Amino acid sequence: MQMSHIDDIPSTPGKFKMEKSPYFHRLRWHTSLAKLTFWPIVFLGVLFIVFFRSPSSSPLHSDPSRRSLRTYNWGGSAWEKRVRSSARVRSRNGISVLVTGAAGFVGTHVSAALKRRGDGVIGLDNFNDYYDPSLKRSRQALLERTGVFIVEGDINDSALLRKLFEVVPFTHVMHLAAQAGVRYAMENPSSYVHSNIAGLVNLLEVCKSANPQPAIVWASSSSVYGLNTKVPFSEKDRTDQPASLYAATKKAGEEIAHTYNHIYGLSLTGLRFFTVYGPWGRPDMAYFFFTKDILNGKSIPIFEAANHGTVARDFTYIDDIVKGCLAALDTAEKSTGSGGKKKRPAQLRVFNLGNTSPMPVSDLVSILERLLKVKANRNIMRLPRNGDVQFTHANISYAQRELGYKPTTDLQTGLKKFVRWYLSYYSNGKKAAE
Ligand SMILES: O=C(O)[C@H]1O[C@H](OP(=O)(O)OP(=O)(O)OC[C@H]2O[C@@H](n3ccc(=O)[nH]c3=O)[C@H](O)[C@@H]2O)[C@H](O)[C@@H](O)[C@@H]1O
Repeated sequence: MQMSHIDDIPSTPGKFKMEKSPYFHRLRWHTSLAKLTFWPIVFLGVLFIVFFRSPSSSPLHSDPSRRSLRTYNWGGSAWEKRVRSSARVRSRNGISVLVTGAAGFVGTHVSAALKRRGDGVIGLDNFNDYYDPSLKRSRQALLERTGVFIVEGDINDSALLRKLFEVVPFTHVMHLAAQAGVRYAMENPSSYVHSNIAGLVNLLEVCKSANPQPAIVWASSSSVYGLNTKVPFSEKDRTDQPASLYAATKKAGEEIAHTYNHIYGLSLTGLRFFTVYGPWGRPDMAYFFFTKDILNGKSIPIFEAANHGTVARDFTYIDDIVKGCLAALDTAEKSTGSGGKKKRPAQLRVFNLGNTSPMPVSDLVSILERLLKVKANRNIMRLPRNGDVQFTHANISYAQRELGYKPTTDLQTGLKKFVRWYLSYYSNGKKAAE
């Protein structure tokens, strides 16, 4: 079989075999080398222009493991002015908070709530395309109207983080930037390591060296309970059997938090969110794409466990989660280190933020059918082995005691608000749910 010239290139120089006289061979090698190097150089040039000159159009977006290659514009006096103004505390006893993942679902709601009560807020977000970035841009526009500036950048960028702490001595960090989604972890495992592990460590490194050190509240996940069968899930239960890489990275985050608390005196509070839903939500989540697919007459896959076992979630409404986040910030004690050294023990907490009322996924679909006035085309299928667990159920007594956390929104009420938002957001003519 004739081989193309590309196939002739030795994989390693040591494997290059001489067939004719050395002179003839060298000549051929030189001409083909010239040919072979020309196109790669052109290609690299084009790559450089596309990726580094116009990051917003970069196809690298679709490969989240390489998101760190994106460049973001930050810095300069106008930028610093915007950062300072957004971070200005406007109420007595207010706090100044760096919210990572501010263009995300929970991040947007928390940022808006903090700003409303007079706290200083700076958002940080890399606007990646894990899901429709235009939704993130709409959330950004919403926050801009309330006076919150979102800095575009990645939590893996230490220079940017250090700069932010140089401009604003943040009292608190609300760390919500993450690679979310349970099932996507099988498709793109490295994006979870990049954001949930490397990004977290990078952020904690900068926080531990900041002066003063901020108190940090961050998003863990109900998924850390994994294969735990003891219900309701209590913070004391075992969390060493994650069912997905996503859960494993969140669990790793909890252990990393322990280390930074132990060595550097960082005050750290992890919040285990239970399937948060509501207006401005995430399109990759079931309640969101079920709504879209029901409206489009598409069939929706509803998972069930073995022997027609019910799959259920402790769906928690966004406003309840926001209250829990703010209470966690308000009760966070100061970090105790300085100059990168711990002075005395610091606070380390983990709370469940759930609804304590698990609902079968099929009931969620029935509520959506009623609200949308459209019958769903149900495709009942066996829970795939891709990271999902059969049920979640939060014991929230610890959060109740320490944070005064008390969820008040049932699934019916919360979904009604979501559907109202969904219909108005996507019926504005220009947008279509992707
Ligand atoms: O609680 C959490 O910590 C997690 O909650 C959600 O994860 P999940 O509960 O899997 O949320 P969905 O993807 O919206 O799934 C909700 C339910 O619908 C079911 N489902 C999902 C997709 C589908 O096609 N069909 C289906 O029946 C799932 O099995 C699950 O029981 C979030 O996506 C995670 O980022 C978050 O960390």
